[in-house]
Order: sequence, then C-alpha cells, then structure tokens
Amino acid sequence: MSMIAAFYSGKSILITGATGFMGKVLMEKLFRTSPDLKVIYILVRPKAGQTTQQRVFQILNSKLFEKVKEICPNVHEKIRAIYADLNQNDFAISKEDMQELLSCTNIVFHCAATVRFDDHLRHAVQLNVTATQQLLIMASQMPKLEAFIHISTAFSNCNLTHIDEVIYPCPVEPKKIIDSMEWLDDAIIDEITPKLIGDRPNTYTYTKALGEMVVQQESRNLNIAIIRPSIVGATWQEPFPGWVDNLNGPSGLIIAAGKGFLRSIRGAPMAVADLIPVDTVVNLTLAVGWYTAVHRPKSTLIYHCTSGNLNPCNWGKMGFQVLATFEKVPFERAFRRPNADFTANTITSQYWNAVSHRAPAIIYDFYLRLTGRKPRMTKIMNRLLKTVSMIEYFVNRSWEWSTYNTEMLMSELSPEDQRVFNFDVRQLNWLEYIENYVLGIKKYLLKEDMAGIPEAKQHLKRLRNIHYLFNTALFLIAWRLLIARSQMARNVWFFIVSFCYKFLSYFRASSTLKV
Ligand SMILES: CCCCCCCCCCCCCCCCCCCCCCCCCCCCCC(=O)SCCNC(=O)CCNC(=O)[C@H](O)C(C)(C)COP(=O)(O)OP(=O)(O)OC[C@H]1O[C@@H](n2cnc3c(N)ncnc32)[C@H](O)[C@@H]1OP(=O)(O)O
Ligand SMILES: NC(=O)C1=CN([C@@H]2O[C@H](COP(=O)(O)OP(=O)(O)OC[C@H]3O[C@@H](n4cnc5c(N)ncnc54)[C@H](OP(=O)(O)O)[C@@H]3O)[C@@H](O)[C@H]2O)C=CC1
Repeated sequence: MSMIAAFYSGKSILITGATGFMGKVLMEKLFRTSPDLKVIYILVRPKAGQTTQQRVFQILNSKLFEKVKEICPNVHEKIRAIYADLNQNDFAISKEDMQELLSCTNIVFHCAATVRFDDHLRHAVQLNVTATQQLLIMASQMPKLEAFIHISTAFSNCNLTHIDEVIYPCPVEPKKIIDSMEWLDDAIIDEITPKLIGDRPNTYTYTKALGEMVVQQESRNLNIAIIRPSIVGATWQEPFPGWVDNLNGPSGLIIAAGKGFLRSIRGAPMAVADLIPVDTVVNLTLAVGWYTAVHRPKSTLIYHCTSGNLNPCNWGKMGFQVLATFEKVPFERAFRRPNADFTANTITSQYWNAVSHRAPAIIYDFYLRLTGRKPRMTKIMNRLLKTVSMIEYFVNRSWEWSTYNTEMLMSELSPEDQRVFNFDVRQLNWLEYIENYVLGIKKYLLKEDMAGIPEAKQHLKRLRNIHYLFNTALFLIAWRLLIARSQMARNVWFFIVSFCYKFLSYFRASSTLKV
C-alpha cells in the first residue's frame, strides 16, 4: 500500500494553476492514485470565452483524464472550481468560497504563475510575487492546513552556475518591489527593469526568485516546501508517454524544427539540456506534500527537480534524436525539410538567420503575393526568431543543481512509494523519451493522424526535389552572371572544362589500350 496515496485520501486540496500544463498532470495523478480524496479546490478564471465550468469540463474530457474517469467515475463531483483571478485583490473570490477554502483546506499546491519570459515587470510581480504573498496570508488563516507547496523554477537563480537547495536573496526586498509597482508608471518600470533583473535574462526568472523570498519571509509557522523544476517536458510514463499540451520550453521549438521553419539556433551542443518530464515533477511534488505534512521539517526545504547531475544529456544528443524521430514520424505540411543545427557564435547565427530563416520567408511571401494570397511567412519567422532569441540564453550554458534534499526524500520512501511516485531520473532513457516526446507533440499538440505519415513523407520528398532544383538554378544563374562579367571567371571556367575534357580523353584512351 502506498503511504503517499493513503495520505491524500480524505483530504481537501487547493491547487492554483490547475488549468496549466503542470496543474493538470498534478490533478490527474492525485485522482488516479487517491480516488478517495475529499475534494480538489481549483482557482480558475474564465478564459477565451469559456466559463470556469466549461474549462473544467474540457479538462475532464481530455485524453489525459481517460484513465481517471475509469478509476474515479465521480471525479467531476470531487473538483470544486472556484472563480478566482490572481491579479485581483483577494483573488476576487466570493466571501462564501473564501470561507469554505479557509476552513477546509488541508494541503495547498501553488502552481499558478506567468511563465512568459518577456512579461511586463508589473504583471510578473503581480502574479509571481504579490499573488504568492496573498496566498500565504490566506494559508496562515487555514486551521486545518498541513502543508503548503510552492512551485518555483530551477532557473530562479540562473545568474549562478552552482545552485544549492537554499534561497538566495535578491538585492531589493520583494516588499519594496511590490510597493513600488503600485505607484510607478509603466515608463519608469520599463526603465528600471534591466537594473532590477541585473544578470538574470528576463522578468520571469527574477520574479520567481522574488517569489521564493516572499515564501521565506511569510512562512510564519506554516509547513512549507519549495520545488524547483528545470525545463519541464512531456510526460515520461504517466498516464501515458509523450503527453504535452502547450508550446512552452522545447515543445514550440520542436514544432518549428519539424515543420522546417527553424533551421539553426545559437547553442552549445555540449551544454547540459536539463529537461525534466512533467510526471516526474508531479511525483516529487506529491511526495514532498506528504513528507512536509507528516515529518514537519524544522525549516523550509527546497527540492531541485532536475536531471543534469543524475542523468545528464546534452543539447547535441537531444537535437540529434529529435531530428532522427522526424525521419520516422514527420510532421504534416512542412514548410521545408527538417534540418536544424546548432551554431557556435553570433556572427554565424546572424548569417544563418538571414540565409535560412529570413530569405526563404521573403521568397515564400513573394510567391504568395504572386498567387494572389496574403503574405504571412515573414511574420511567422519574426515571431520564431523572437522566441529563439529568448531561449538562447538557456541553450548556451550549463548549470549544476545540488539534489541532496531530493535524494534524501527518495531514500525516505517505501519501495511501493518509490514505484508509484517515481521521481528517480536515473531510470530515464533519453532517446526513448525524446522519441515519445516528438510523437506526443504530433498527436496531442498538432493533433495529426498517424495515418498521414506516408503522405507527410511524400511531401518531404517533394520538398527535397524543390530544394535541389532551386539550388541548381541558383548556381547556374550566379555562374552565368559571373562569367558574363569577369574575365577571371571565364578563364577558370575554360580551365575546368578543358581539364575535364583531357581527363575524359585520357580515361577513354587508357581503357581502349587495356582491351
Ligand atoms: C554534438 C553533436 C551536435 C549535433 C547537432 C545535431 C542536430 C541539432 C538539431 C537542432 C535542434 C532540433 C530541434 C530543437 C530541439 C530543441 C531546441 C532547444 C530548445 C530549448 C528550449 C529551452 C527552454 C528553456 C527555458 C528554460 C526556462 C525555465 C523554465 C521555466 O521555468 S518556465 C517555462 C518556460 N516558459 C516558456 O517557455 C514561455 C516562453 N514563451 C514566451 O515567453 C512568449 O510566449 C514568447 C515566446 C516571448 C512569445 O510572445 P509573443 O507575445 O510574441 O506571443 P504570444 O505568447 O502571444 O504567442 C503568439 C503565438 O506564438 C505561439 N507561441 C507561444 N509560445 C511559443 C513558443 N515557445 N514557441 C513557438 N510558438 C509559440 C502562441 O501559441 C501564439 O500562436 P497563435 O495563437 O497561433 O497566434
Ligand atoms: N513549464 C516549465 O517548463 C516550468 C514551469 N515551472 C513552474 O511550474 C508552475 C506551473 O507552470 P506551467 O504549468 O508550465 O505553466 P502554465 O502557463 O501552463 O500554467 C500557468 C497556470 O497559472 C494560471 N494563472 C495565470 N495567471 C492567472 C491568474 N491571473 N489567475 C488565475 N490563474 C492564473 C493559469 O491559468 P489560465 O489557464 O487561466 O491562464 C495556468 O493554470 C509555474 O509556477 C512555473 O513557474 C518551473 C519550471 C519549468
């Protein structure tokens, strides 16, 4: 019997960010392993024309929840969607809902955040810092609360190369930042943002670091733990391999490479690609929830959920496997044949951006215009290059995260819990994982049918022929122009032609002699 699963039975659990990538997998696992849990409260806002109820309905009817519905048929009765907007005061939660949350909640998992790298500092602070502070204040009024688990990121201290499981303070106190956001206007915030984030690459990592400081400062006598996952990828094993539903992290770039838009990225192939499957993060999160509530560590423990020091894989190997999988299962209607590579420096990167990204987009848009259609490729390419420029920071460096707490926790689990809540990344086979990841992107994100693979392969063959034809035509035109304009080129051309002629004559003569 799993002690962790038994622990969550009968519990009332509050999850923020339950509609997000990690939140959904967390809910799924909780229902699947502890179908007797009392209730999961989720804080949801209406979005994209959908009410909170419609959003929950959509999640429960997705492929991800198929197994859950078999094990826990009344799952919809156990989810209590509470209307909330974390950008608002008191999260805009009604008095009755707030009362219920405060009096019933046993465990809090705080997953909500803005993960956009380029978010305006005001918004990133509001969600990643102020909302965390408010949630902690709420938590301090929950008499039945046993544990509060905060999800941060392993990159909150990406300005360091070796990162321990401790909280590193930022120079300006989070409270001062929160206060200043209330009276500074956007223009001034824009001006001071680079100074505040310092040697971090974006507002995301900076505000997640501030969020951790807030957790430390507002912890009072709560049982708190912080989890720092690295780059969260598709599921490894559970509920099935390869599940993913958003473009964050590598997923968007894998699509861009598979569709032939992304041809090069400035990156270090030997740098460690610290990817971690989302189900591994969720298993660790649930184990931490149990350990924090039952063992009540004296201080706030931080758990690194990373792969680099236990089972490292580099970007080169990962990229290679991504490309190898495209050969077997190509994406449909590719723009060009998938053929991405890493470039070493800014100059080569700019060259390839011009030649492999911008030029084909301009040519294609010209073709669209000629055929009376609306040009769109340059816009897509600009967006892709913006994304790539934000991600390059993370593919050019390696970090070392210590994992003492995570390993300690692993040793505290019973063999059954180690199996059911497996977060031991040493068992992960990267090649198999990447192949399933690419397949998962094709199935669950792009919603492409496997039956379309022969047609997709045929399309790639056509693209290869167009590529050869285009290159040959380009070469002949360039050469013709050169010959017309330069005596030197003409001399070279005659030298090559006469050399070939002589070589062929000699070859023919020697083969006649042998006969
Ligand atoms: C030794 C041998 C060597 C051999 C080498 C051989 C081969 C080499 C092969 C090369 C490579 C092959 C394949 C590639 C494989 C991997 C490549 C490397 C991947 C690296 C990924 C690293 C990521 C690291 C991140 C680490 C940070 C910490 C992790 C976290 O804690 S949080 C999670 C990370 N957060 C994010 O990822 C959010 C990123 N997104 C944003 O910040 C923004 O969305 C944005 C990208 C800035 C775009 O903002 P915009 O305002 O312009 O757009 P908007 O968001 O409104 O979206 C507009 C449309 O764009 C779509 N979209 C959104 N995000 C992405 C995305 N990431 N990629 C693509 N498209 C995206 C969105 O859906 C909208 O579409 P629409 O609705 O149709 O308009
Ligand atoms: N994905 C990754 O690679 C990594 C993620 N993390 C951390 O993991 C956590 C979860 O990330 P992930 O699931 O990937 O992120 P997602 O972007 O998929 O999910 C974010 C969640 O936060 C919710 N949210 C955002 N703004 C509000 C708001 N104003 N009110 C209510 N809810 C809101 C979103 O709701 P809605 O659906 O309404 O937008 C969504 O449920 C975050 O804390 C992130 O920092 C850490 C490392 C890596």
